[in-house]
Amino acid sequence: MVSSSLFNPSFSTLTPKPTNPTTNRKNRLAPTVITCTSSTYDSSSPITSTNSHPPQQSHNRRNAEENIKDEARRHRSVSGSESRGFTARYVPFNEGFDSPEWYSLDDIVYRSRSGKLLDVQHDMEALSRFDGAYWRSLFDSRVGRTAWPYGSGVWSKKEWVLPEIDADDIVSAFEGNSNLFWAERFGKQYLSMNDLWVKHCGISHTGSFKDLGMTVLVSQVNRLRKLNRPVVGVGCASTGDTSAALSAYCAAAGIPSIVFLPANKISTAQLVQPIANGALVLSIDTDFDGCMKLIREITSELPIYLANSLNSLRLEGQKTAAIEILQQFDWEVPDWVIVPGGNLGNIYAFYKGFKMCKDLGLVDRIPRLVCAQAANANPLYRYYKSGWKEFKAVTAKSTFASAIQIGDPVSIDRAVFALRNSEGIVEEASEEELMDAMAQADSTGMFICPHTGVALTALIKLRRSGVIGPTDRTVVVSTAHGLKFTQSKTDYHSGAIPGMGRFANPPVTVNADFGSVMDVLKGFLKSDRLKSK
Ligand SMILES: Cc1ncc(COP(=O)(O)O)c(C=O)c1O
Ligand SMILES: N[C@@H](CCOP(=O)(O)O)C(=O)O
Repeated sequence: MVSSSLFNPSFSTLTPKPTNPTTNRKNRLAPTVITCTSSTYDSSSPITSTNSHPPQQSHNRRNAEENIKDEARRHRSVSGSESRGFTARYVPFNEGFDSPEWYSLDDIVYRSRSGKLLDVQHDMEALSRFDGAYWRSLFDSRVGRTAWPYGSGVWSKKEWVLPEIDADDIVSAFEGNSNLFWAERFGKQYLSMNDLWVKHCGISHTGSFKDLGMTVLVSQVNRLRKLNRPVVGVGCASTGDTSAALSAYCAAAGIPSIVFLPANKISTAQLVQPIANGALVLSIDTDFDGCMKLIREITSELPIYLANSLNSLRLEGQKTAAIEILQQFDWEVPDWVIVPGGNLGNIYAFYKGFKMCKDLGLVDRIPRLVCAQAANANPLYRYYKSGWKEFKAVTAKSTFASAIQIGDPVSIDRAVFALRNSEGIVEEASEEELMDAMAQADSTGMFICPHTGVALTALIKLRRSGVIGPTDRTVVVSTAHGLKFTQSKTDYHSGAIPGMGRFANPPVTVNADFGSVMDVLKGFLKSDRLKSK
């Protein structure tokens, strides 16, 4: 007989609800000592006991036939329902959980009655029955495990994401838990910074942060289909990453996917991802904004579920990257977080994750946010520069940061809200600046995408102007894997891009004989490249 205590929280030491969470590295308080003893429990039981158990292994399969989903189901049958009063619903953007207009997450709805964006709002009263220390401990206890579904960085925060979904319906590749990389050399050499970090959201299942949102959206679709809701497939417009994530998660769940791609505007690596995953791929002779308009029209006519971030479900998954950053800093709050922006869902998702942690007492402040855009696709930057007076969509021009070549972002209102409430800043990067920043970062051991080059350019500018200080703890969000963008990197280093290549490192072609190789190496040994930096 399995004891239900294994799957419910128990604490070896209990401290009162903390008034000052440990959030400021420069003025750190003594940590609250609360030790969780199980990694797999749900959050259903209040903190009531001080009895202590030895740490439990998450895996205790009953027999060889039992898989991790079976095991999790067995645990749930002992510990009871997972949601225990936690609930979430759609409300019009910028309205609270108690808004008179609201929709169940099982409804198929993307806009409010008046055409506004929607937002997923959680019952914060129910969540705040548990204090910040409880949530920190719960989330920490799930990291690095493989218990279904908590092995995922997204689902390890299930109560804050989709509290009511049955774990059996979840479609997950154990996404999230991405590396927070200390950019020691880049920070020191180029910026005189000692506390610069890169959150590698692109080192993930399909190579971008979109996995974080897509696991949530496709899981909910899986549930809707089981509830016999009219969803024959899932569709998106994409600049290459949303389509990759959508097609992979749908393929894993056996759900048809349809992707609208702007013809000749995404990298080969991104194009081949949905093809390989069996999506219906439409290559359309327009730009991303044209594809977005079409998919919105199509999804209002056909029983195809919309997977772009206009659908606020996506942002529930993406917000967990913010929670993860705090967790990786042992719940200390960084000073700055810099995010490249295109359709502008992600900057709001980061704000939402940080804000929830503050509102539920896990930390006592939120970082300042910076949104970075390519100058060739900069409607948010222009809006910001106008003092938020006038928003005008633009026709986005071609940019090496092709995944953010977006002129009419659907989440413009969400982005403005996030920036205004976080003392935020918007910066832009020219094509040369973003490619140089990418090359500089790569030369210090990273292999980033051009969009991360945009974010690094913003950092370089804010550092030069003194807005960001040398000891400010700063996180740059890297949004996609550099391997998706080898063509632009190759072109940069081989000098194929006119007027560019300050940091190019072209390969040396050399004859296959000892003398020729020696000549090259002697030149290299005398060169400046060997001077230590
Ligand atoms: C690699 C990459 N970086 C950044 C972004 C911008 O994210 P958002 O559209 O949420 O602003 C996108 C997609 O738009 C992307 O694919
Ligand atoms: N960069 C995105 C553009 C669409 O963004 P979404 O978050 O609204 O899906 C992509 O990769 O397609």
